[in-house]
Amino acid sequence: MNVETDPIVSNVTLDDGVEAEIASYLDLEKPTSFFLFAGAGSGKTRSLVNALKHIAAKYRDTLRLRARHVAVITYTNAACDEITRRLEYDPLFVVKTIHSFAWSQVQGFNADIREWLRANLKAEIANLTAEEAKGRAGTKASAARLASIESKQRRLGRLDEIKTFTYNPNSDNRERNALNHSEVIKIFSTFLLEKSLMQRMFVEKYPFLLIDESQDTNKVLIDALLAVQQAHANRFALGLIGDTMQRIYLDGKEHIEDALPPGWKTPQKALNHRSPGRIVRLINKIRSGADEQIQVPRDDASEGWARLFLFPIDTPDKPTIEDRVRAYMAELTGDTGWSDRDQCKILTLEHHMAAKRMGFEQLFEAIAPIETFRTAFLDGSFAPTRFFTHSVLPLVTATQRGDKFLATKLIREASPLLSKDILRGSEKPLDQLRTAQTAIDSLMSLWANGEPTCGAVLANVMSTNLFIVPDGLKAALAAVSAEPTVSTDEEADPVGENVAALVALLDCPFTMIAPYASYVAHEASFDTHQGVKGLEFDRVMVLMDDGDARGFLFGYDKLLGAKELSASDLKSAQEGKDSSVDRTRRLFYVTCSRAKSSLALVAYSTDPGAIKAHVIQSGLFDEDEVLLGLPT
Ligand SMILES: Nc1ncnc2c1ncn2[C@@H]1O[C@H](COP(=O)(O)OP(=O)(O)OP(=O)(O)O)[C@@H](O)[C@H]1O
Repeated sequence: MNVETDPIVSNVTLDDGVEAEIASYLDLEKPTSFFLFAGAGSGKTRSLVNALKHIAAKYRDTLRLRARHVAVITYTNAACDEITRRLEYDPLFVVKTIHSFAWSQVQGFNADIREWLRANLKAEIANLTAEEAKGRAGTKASAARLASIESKQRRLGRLDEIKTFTYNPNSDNRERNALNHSEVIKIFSTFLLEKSLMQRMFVEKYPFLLIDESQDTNKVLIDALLAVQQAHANRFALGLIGDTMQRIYLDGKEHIEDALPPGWKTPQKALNHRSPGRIVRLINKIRSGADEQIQVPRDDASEGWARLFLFPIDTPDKPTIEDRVRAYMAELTGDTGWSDRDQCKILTLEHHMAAKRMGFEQLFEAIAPIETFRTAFLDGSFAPTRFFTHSVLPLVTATQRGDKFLATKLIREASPLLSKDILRGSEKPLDQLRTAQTAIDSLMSLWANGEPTCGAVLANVMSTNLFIVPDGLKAALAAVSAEPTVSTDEEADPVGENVAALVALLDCPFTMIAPYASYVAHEASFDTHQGVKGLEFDRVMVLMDDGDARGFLFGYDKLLGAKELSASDLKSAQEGKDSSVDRTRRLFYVTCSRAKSSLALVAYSTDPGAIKAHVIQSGLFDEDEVLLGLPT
């Protein structure tokens, strides 16, 4: 075979030119910022690694001479490890998650951090005080506000005692001098924008910054980085890698592609290396509702399978139906892997369904509707629920199992009753241990009369000081504990939605904490789009159940055509805002595009017939790919 003269017989090298294009932007003399537009399975990680290898090959010595580095921000620790490994642990690259990168840049600026916190706390207290002046004294809302003001004032009062601020991206940051996760991002973004010296030092240290999964990177930070890039366009290049169709977190920047400053390049990749032909056509069609990006499958890809199974919403025993769907898929595809649940990836489009099936629906309904809580609640980092999942639950479980050793270890690590300062200052450390044991006994006594509520657990822990309680929970408990006042006052000054949500959380039985904890730790038998970001699986089954979803956030029935769009959906569309249909489309795209060989979609709907007609008419599926029920 003559490589030079033979005609190209395959498309598998279609996107190879993109890597050279990106390499040309990564020029120290004339850096060019870019946003790599590329859909699912297009090999964005490979492009990222190749871009970095190019920089190392061309500029290693030049960069090293001036102690400069190349920064890479990834979404998860796992992605960080993977990229670092592929770069063979090259010290030229600083590969970090967003929080740890932000912290690495501001750590040590203690005086500046203190002033930022002081201003921030003062502003928050001023807001709460103004609200209090407008509200009614003695109400639950007032009790919650006063508790928040008190916590903030206490923190403000102690600021000057703190010499060194700390932060750990992977833990709860319970110490007094610790910053929380969102503070770290805000501080870094503010410093970048407002401190010109920091900006100059930053671009000097990192002439190139590449961000993976940029569609989900915190928008405050992206905006700050775009401003830095504009101010130093001839010395600094920002490379954003991502897929706008895979934006699943609400704090990511919407329409990032429209916000790119002048001079940016937008290289594109068209080949899908992951999925078979049928699935690439399906995800193209799903995507066509949002943008014009079209992918092509590799020439050597197989055709694969995609099937949609539709059942009535009130179908009894859904898990058995889903087992039968897998059996059907095994027969259809000849792939026995479908017969084994563990060899299939079962995804849900929305969390509500998982919450219902796993038994923490009430907890989900309390917190998830609140937009500012949702992301953290669903990834397990929300401080009020983390208090229950990471402080209380492990201790209760260990004690109930009779594992005294573990219980003591947990308390030593996390309880303020046994903090180093307390033990050092105590003349009789044994007394402290006794106090801690009494606090544990008091907590466990709550189970004597059946399962306690989260509120009862919280009140007990507050009274013994067994664990540090997050401020939000203190405010909620203050609201719950406030003596009832005149109802007209309560009506005139109701608690805000955040406090109301936390009050609803306190009403939940504590039994809901364990299944919720295992769900957010991805230990449950089903996973969601968030857990499978960036991953791929041979067989994917996607479960959709609007009856379980209650529709406050998702509406695949609308996406698939069983329901009309609501007035607010139409209004959002007109205003170019994200609607529930847009969100659902993206989740649908992320989940379907994980499949490497075959895909089974299972939907429970109030109107399976309408969905069937719609998906065929819209070209998502062919008639023989949609099954109303299972053949007997
Ligand atoms: N040039 C290539 N040749 C062959 N296989 C490739 C190539 N690029 C990527 N792949 C393979 O295609 C699959 C998808 O790649 P990767 O996960 O990097 O895509 P991605 O763009 O990050 O996808 P997503 O956004 O869906 O997570 C992987 O199995 C990867 O090994």
